[in-house]
Amino acid sequence: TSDSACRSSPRQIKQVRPKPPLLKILQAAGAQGEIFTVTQVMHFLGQYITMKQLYDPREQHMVYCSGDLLGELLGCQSFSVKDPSPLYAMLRKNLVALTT
Ligand SMILES: C[C@@H](c1ccc(Cl)cc1)n1cnc(-c2ccccc2)c1-c1c(C(=O)NCCN2CCN(C3CCCCC3)CC2)[nH]c2cc(Cl)ccc12
Repeated sequence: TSDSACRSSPRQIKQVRPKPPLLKILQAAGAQGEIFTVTQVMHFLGQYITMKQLYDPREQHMVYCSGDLLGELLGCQSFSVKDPSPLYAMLRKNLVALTT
């Protein structure tokens, strides 16, 4: 084992501040606070879809979000988790990157 641990400065994990409508969705899924990592945002969005049963029980990769705030944010009635492009477009518009 190397005796001198190299002390490089800890990598700053990218944090983001969701805009109000997205924050409302994350908080509905149990998120606390206002600053998250993108991984946490994805986790809470998954929780939100699951608890509101927006996915199709027969085809679980399909998410039907028309009539839900999520659908308004995404600007679509449904999407497949296999093609998350509408999701990334929504995140780009609704997440503010924290540079500090
Ligand atoms: C790989 C990952 C993913 C992650 C990001 C992307 Cl851009 C695509 C895909 N993923 C794969 N299926 C899902 C999924 C499917 C149906 C219902 C809920 C989630 C997810 C999503 C997760 C998640 O954090 N996934 C962890 C474990 N999931 C497995 C699926 N589980 C559900 C499957 C249907 C039955 C209920 C449980 C929930 C836990 N977060 C998401 C947020 C959104 Cl906006 C859309 C989809 C997901």
